[in-house]
Amino acid sequence: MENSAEWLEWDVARAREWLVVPRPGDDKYSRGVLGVFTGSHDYPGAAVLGVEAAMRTGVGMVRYTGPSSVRQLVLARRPEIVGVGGRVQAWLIGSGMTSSRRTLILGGELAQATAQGVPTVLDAGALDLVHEARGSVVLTPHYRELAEVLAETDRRAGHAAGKARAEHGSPPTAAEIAARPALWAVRAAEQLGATVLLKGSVTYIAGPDGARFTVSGIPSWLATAGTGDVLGGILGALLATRHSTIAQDAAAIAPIAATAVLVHALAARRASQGGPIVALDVAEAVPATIAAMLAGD
Ligand SMILES: NC(=O)C1=CN([C@@H]2O[C@H](COP(=O)(O)OP(=O)(O)OC[C@H]3O[C@@H](n4cnc5c(N)ncnc54)[C@H](OP(=O)(O)O)[C@@H]3O)[C@@H](O)[C@H]2O)[C@@H](O)CC1
Ligand SMILES: Nc1ncnc2c1ncn2[C@@H]1O[C@H](COP(=O)(O)OP(=O)(O)O)[C@@H](O)[C@H]1O
Repeated sequence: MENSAEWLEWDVARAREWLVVPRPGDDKYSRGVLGVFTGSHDYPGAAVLGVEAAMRTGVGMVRYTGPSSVRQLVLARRPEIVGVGGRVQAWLIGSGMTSSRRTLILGGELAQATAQGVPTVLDAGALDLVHEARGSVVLTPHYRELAEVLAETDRRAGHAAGKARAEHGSPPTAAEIAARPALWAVRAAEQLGATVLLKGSVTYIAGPDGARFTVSGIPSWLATAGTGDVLGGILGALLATRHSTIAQDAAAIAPIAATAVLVHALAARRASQGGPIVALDVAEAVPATIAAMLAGD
């Protein structure tokens, strides 16, 4: 690992401080509402998985405002969701979307969501919206996706007088990111001014403010379709429940992101018990995982 002294391995004791337990005075709004804009005609399942995971993480409400055909599937699995827009405390955007088709279908509505200034998770087909988003952003790329984001960033900035090229060199390939994930997570966070959660068997969380966290020991059974969509839901829910902390100090974003990765990894371990899992198993294991974390197990 690059500069391993700078990286703090996240653990249950630290994560527990970022989990919010509802109090007697709470209601669904005070607990936090997550807006979710995910899924597409081609990838509706990603929306179902992310919403399931968010609700299992313990958020006050999920407002799902993605494509209406996808909304029917999400509702069939989770009738608790609210399918109309309204105030939210955090956004999860982009899982199950592709940037090329996204603009045709959803451009205006997405722009509105990213402009609201609440903490926002940008995943998969919305990663490039980091250039337009207001407020605190967490990007959740895998290696290929980070290579694409950095290439797009380079195109934009490089055309503005070659400044980014001079400062950062040519954008990396996915193979180069895989070879040095710690380095590229940090560079991306600095270059994009966002928290970068770079997924992999070791997941790196780098904040633009210098935060550096790792989560290791993630079960490799997680290398199966849709588990990244589940992670997005967990993260979105934790951001919504911690919205007032983030409003006071945006540095809270990185530890919350690390907590989401740890919850995801521990839920995978609980669901797996050493055997294969599917993404929905991970989402379903989240409540017992959080209970065990709160109990100090
Ligand atoms: N249930 C759902 O709704 C799910 C929805 N999902 C959603 O899907 C969207 C796309 O996300 P992603 O990460 O899968 O795609 P992406 O980064 O474009 O990588 C494509 C690369 O993979 C490669 N490749 C393809 N097949 C290969 C093979 N057999 N063996 C080897 N390589 C293979 C391919 O290479 P090529 O075939 O071009 O050589 C290309 O390089 C995203 O929105 C996500 O949220 C997922 O979460 C899954 C569950
Ligand atoms: N070999 C592995 N070992 C442990 N965890 C992995 C491994 N490969 C992938 N993961 C984890 O699985 C998830 C996959 O996410 P992602 O690549 O976005 O897939 P998808 O788009 O299918 O949801 C991430 O949380 C990643 O950290």
